Amino acid sequence: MIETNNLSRSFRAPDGEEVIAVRSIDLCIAPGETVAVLGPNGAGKSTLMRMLSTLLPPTSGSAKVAGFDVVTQSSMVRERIGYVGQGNGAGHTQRAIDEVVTQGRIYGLGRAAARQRAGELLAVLGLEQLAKRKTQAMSGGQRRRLDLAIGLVNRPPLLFLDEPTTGLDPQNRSSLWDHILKVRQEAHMTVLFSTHYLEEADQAADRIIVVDHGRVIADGPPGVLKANHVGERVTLDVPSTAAAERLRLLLAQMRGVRSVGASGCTVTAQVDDGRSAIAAAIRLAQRHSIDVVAADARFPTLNDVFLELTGRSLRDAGEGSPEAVQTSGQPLEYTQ
Ligand SMILES: Nc1ncnc2c1ncn2[C@@H]1O[C@H](COP(=O)(O)OP(=O)(O)OP(=O)(O)O)[C@@H](O)[C@H]1O
Repeated sequence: MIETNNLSRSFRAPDGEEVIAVRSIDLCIAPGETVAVLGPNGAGKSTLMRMLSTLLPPTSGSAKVAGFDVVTQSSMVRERIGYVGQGNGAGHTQRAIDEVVTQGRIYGLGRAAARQRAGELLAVLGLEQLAKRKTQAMSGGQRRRLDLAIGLVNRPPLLFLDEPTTGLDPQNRSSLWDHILKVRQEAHMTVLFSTHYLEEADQAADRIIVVDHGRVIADGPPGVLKANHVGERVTLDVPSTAAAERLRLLLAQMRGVRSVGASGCTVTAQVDDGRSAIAAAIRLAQRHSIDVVAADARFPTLNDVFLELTGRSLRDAGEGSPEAVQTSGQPLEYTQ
């Protein structure tokens, strides 16, 4: 469905400096996949999606979308894609139904067909009751659903969603995803979306592409990324720093341990399989007369994958805020 070859895009900044937003990306996305593009601010996610949806020409390299070249056959591509940008309903001034009808007419539907399609989409997206409401009088979540309706008018086999849930509260994020996943399943669509919420990517995507500094630095199903880049983590507390150091040396020799470190009275090991490693580690400690006062196995999150891949610490921007308490989908913010 999407194939890119050395796809690149640079910009000339106002000070004359060249900004390389996307660097030589080679991608292959099969029909039916739901793929999340993750990365910090400025990583190149939007630029990549805008090139694939023909909104921005590449500086070099090429891309085929739905079998057509994004530059030389852009109109064929546009007929086959839906694109929901970061606009959050901006620019809509008409009533909800009229916005969708207008889009249908742009795609060449007759008046009656456009009205019928608009009615169907508003119903599917739970906006039926708001059909006659002007978009300015709709909530953020409702406007995002309207954006989605507009993006789906032409029954696209491929849907691009650029940060579809940014700015929504957790409840609206979850509701929007329910709608996206429902239409994806019913229409057997391929979906490529970017997000700053790791949990969304974890739950909705079959595959995750991590972009940093314009390059793809990891690509795979969420479970595979976690297993390959982080592994599971076992933490053991012992009574003294001397005991922790002894245990660290023992664990370093244990099968299935990828790396191990000690800090104070705590020993932490990255392992292939946390469940079996925790039992084996406790037995090993007992054989060497080291008391284990507490033990814990932790499964990796996409947060851990980011830390491992970028080497940068990741800070939850909303830490302590009500939103951070209500959801574990955390906005990303990097600190060097
Ligand atoms: N029109 C432009 N002119 C100059 N630089 C640009 C332009 N568009 C993007 N860039 C630069 O290209 C880089 C990638 O930007 P892009 O918007 O693709 O990142 P992103 O990963 O989508 O970021 P965000 O998560 O903040 O939306 C950034 O350094 C950005 O400043």
